[in-house]
This record gives sequence, C-alpha cells and structure tokens, in this order.
Amino acid sequence: MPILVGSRGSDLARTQVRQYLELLAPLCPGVEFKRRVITEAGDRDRVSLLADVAGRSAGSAFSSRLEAALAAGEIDVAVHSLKDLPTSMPDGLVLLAPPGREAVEDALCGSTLAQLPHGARVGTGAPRRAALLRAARPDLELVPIRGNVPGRLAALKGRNRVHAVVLAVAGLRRLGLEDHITEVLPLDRFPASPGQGALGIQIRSDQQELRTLLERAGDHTVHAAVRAERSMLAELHGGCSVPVGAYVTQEPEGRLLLTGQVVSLDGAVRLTAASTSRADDPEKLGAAVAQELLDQGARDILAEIRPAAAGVR
Ligand SMILES: NCc1[nH]cc(CCC(=O)O)c1CC(=O)O
Repeated sequence: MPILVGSRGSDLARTQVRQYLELLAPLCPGVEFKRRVITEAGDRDRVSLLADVAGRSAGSAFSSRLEAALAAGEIDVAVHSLKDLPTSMPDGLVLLAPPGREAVEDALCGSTLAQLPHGARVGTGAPRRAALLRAARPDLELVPIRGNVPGRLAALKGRNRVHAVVLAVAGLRRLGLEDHITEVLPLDRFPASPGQGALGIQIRSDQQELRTLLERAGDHTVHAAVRAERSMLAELHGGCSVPVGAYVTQEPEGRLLLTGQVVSLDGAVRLTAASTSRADDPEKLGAAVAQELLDQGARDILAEIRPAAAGVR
C-alpha cells in the first residue's frame, strides 16, 4: 500500500512535498509514496469542522482541512510549513523531526530597506512583519497584501504597486524565485516567525512504523531548534498572527541560543530576551525565554494586539 502524502494546493505546498519526497525516496528503497492535494474547505465548512471537533471535546480543533484529512485517514502524512501550524496539536496527531531547514530569514523584494524613499509603500499582511518594519522605518506606508508567494511578488508591478514586499527567503528559494530577493533582513532586527523555513511533518500518533521510516529524513538539530521556538510562542499564548519573533542559533558543544522578541504593533516597544541551554530540553529553553519576555511586560503588548489581529494570518 502506498503511503499517501498530503499538502495544501498552493505552489509552495506542492513544491515542499515534491522536495520532501525527493529527499525521502532514496532513504526508503522499495517504499511507494503518493502525493495528494487537500484543498481547503470554504469558510462555512471550516467553521463546522471546528465546531464538530469542539463538540467532541478534543484537545484542540484541527487548524485545517489537511489536519482533518490526516486524522480521518484520507492521507498518512501531512506536509505543512511549520510556521503556519498552531502550537497546540489536535489529539491523535504528532509532529516529527523535520528535514533540514531552509533559510530562516525574511527578505525584502523590490528595494533594500535603506534605499526605500521616505513614505514608500511596502506590502505585508503579517502583524509581525508590519511591526518590525514600523520599528525600523516609521515613515513607511504598510499595505496589507494577501495571497500566495507569486501573487505577493506581483504587487511590485501594476498600477497600485508597492515599492517592496516582505517574504520569507525559504519560500522564495523553494519556488526558485530567489532572484527577486533584494535584501535578506538581519535576524536581530527582523526575527523570523517561530518555525520559519522548516517543514511541519505530521502523522497520526499511532503510526509507529511510519514514524520510524520518516525519521530517516529527520534532522534532530532542526527539531530541537523549532521545538524551542514554538514552545516560546506557546508559552506566550501566541499564534502566527502576533508580532512575536524567535530564532535559534547553534552554539559550541551543540548548545542552543534562543532569542525571542515581542514588538508592539506600532513598533515603538520591542522586548528582547535570550537564553542558552543544552539541546536536550528545548521546551524548557522556550519557556525560559517566554518567561523573561513576560517579566519585561510582554503580556500587556500581546493583550493590546490580540483583538485587532484576530483572524489575520
Ligand atoms: N504564511 C505563508 C507562508 N508560509 C510559509 C511561507 C514560507 C516558507 C517558510 O517560512 O517556511 C510562507 C510565505 C511567506 O511568509 O513568505
């Protein structure tokens, strides 16, 4: 029986599955993998999906049709962009060690930050990116743009064009669109979204054999790093719609250095905390950095933001 590997239908999602299977195939000789695209249900279906799960009082609701398809056995593996996955996992599903990570950083396409004229229009839909841009350049006009990666690049052209857009280096590279990168933004001033650049490889928790098979492609250093980043986010009770950045860098002797930031939407307040630990308890490291941010006042910043940012991904 082939192993069914599902993703959403965007170019990026399909490319990620293709690249993942290219990595996996030589590590799993004789195993057949088949790709399946799971399209998102409409909003109404999505709501009923969530209500249905809530009614069964599961640990948490499925965040997407893709997770629901995995839980229902329509697919055996779900391949996500890790940064788009909520930190709480539905009962019965687990995340495995992801394969090697793409670049973590965000990029500016269309102009460098320094070359943007006063009052220039910059496209981004993400509150984190908007807040970090406001902190760096309060003069900019931020234009909310949505859609897939090629669609966002298209905002650089046409009548209502923006001077620049912010996109993840990872997505651009995976799609072969890295030529559009004008500047890679430095992580200390533009910390990435937790998990950015990594895949979220999700299976049902009772699939022990499949887990052993897929872990052949897992990178344990990347796994420790993203667990630290995501546990920091979870401790702050944040999702992908809050201006929280986190990134791990490797230290000597395999230690992890986790840096976390919380930024107010207007960019006026930026809290930064960092801590190091051995790689064997990344959740503890994430919790420690989150606690330091909370001690600095992160709760007030996040409380202000949550109502405004609700529903924006
Ligand atoms: N929210 C969309 C999304 N989800 C993952 C990526 C890029 C790939 C990655 O960060 O792993 C993107 C596009 C972007 O933010 O530019």
